[in-house]
Amino acid sequence: ERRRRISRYSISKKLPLPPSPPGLPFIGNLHELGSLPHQSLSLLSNKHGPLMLLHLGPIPTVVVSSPAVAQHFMKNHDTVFASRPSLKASRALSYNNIDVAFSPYGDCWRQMRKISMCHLLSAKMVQSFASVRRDEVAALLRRVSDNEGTVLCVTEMLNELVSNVLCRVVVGSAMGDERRRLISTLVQQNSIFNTKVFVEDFFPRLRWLDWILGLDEKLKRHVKAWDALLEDFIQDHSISSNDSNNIIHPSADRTDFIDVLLQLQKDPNLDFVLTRDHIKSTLLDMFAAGTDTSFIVLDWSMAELIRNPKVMKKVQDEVRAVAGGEEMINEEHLPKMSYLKAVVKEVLRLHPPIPLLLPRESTEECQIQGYRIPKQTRVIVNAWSMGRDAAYWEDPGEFKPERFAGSALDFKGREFQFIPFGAGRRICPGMSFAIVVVELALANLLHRFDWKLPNGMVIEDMNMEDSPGLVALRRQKLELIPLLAQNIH
Ligand code: HEM
Repeated sequence: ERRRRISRYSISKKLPLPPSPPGLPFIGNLHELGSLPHQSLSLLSNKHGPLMLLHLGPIPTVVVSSPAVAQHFMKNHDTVFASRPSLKASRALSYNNIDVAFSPYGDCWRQMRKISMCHLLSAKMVQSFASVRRDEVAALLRRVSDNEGTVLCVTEMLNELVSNVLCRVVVGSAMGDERRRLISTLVQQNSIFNTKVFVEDFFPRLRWLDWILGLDEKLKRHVKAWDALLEDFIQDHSISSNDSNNIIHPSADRTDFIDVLLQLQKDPNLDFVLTRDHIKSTLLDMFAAGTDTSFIVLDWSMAELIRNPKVMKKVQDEVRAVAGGEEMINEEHLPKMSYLKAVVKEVLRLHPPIPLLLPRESTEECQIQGYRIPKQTRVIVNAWSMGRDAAYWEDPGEFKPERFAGSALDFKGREFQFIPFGAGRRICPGMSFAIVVVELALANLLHRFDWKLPNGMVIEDMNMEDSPGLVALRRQKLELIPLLAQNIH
């Protein structure tokens, strides 16, 4: 066994490392990331290839930019690359990496992933929240109706919809505007913190610089605000569920995530200790991973449809035909809306909400396409770039949902040119949860209303650039005028 290990080691040592762009002393290639790393890295990989090695400070980081290479990392050698690096912001926000999204590959992750998949985001749970989605979409439609003919900030409205759904699913009840806004702000700040360059992540011995720059204090305050909020939720919840006088509990006919986690904590069959911190880290993950991502898909969908009036007409025709004069689209209508589904896929291809997915890290040395990938190499997969790869997509920059018509191509992690939810062991467990909210909301907004740009604005004025951060929201807020569709009363 020892001989075998030694010989494997010596063979791999002879292999070259992947090609690297030249770096600067000390900071290596850090300066190449820019404010929109998915775009800068895409340009860099055009020069250095789909498997390139960067040095972010002293940290070796492999950047994967083609579906063929991604398949090696996320399928053939998935176990080697199923871990996550421990970064300062995510560590602080995940109660020291004990959540699902940021924990290293190992027993803790396995347990937390099982809880998420089997108890929180299972098909049965997603189905059980159908009435929450229906109520919240109905409330959204009422709000739009009330503002018919006036300029409406669609971005804010969609953000509100998704965070209302998430709040009710996680906490079990609707939330006051102030709290909901606080959650939205915290979620948005998470995205910024998760891509902020902390000196400690690259030069641990210079961690005092983060303190001097005031970054430590900001992060501490942010984490404290989350913790206070989550503690409140858990405490309110324990009180209200023990209070027999509390007859009108909004979740009386459903269990919400806090319920499930508090029940599991007491379950004698659970083979590990589910602490308060595990619960808080899971709740934080659900808010953070669930809100921004789904609402970003809705926001880009509305923006692309406005820019592409023929697609808008076609999808409205489909939605209205399937609805058959009914006032509201329900979830049973959705399987019949194949063009709407193609629109959502096309949005996910061009605008994956997490364009670089979540970073991975290798737990062993590995050989890929003749290159040596050392242990503890960080891995960034550029899903944004792969969704626009001309070798896989015809007219990759064009918004053409037809490319998905009659095609089995899906986002479930099997076809590597299209992996907005990632792939392999760490694929997003919230995929079905997200898709049904997106499809239901979009179908209803298109069914009930026609949408126009505010007076004086033309399609060419729309800024289709991304904003910086872990998630890529459209830089410009979307403002539109809703008009009640003619045949709806
Ligand atoms: C359109 C919406 C969404 C998109 C595009 C998305 C995308 C992603 C991506 C790219 C990853 C990383 C996958 C990887 O490393 O291969 C991820 C992980 C994750 N997502 Fe989502 N997500 C969405 C919605 C949601 C929702 C609604 C939830 C829960 C309510 C959720 C919960 C998670 C969790 C817990 C992880 C971590 C999984 C792990 O590390 O094992 N996501 N998501």
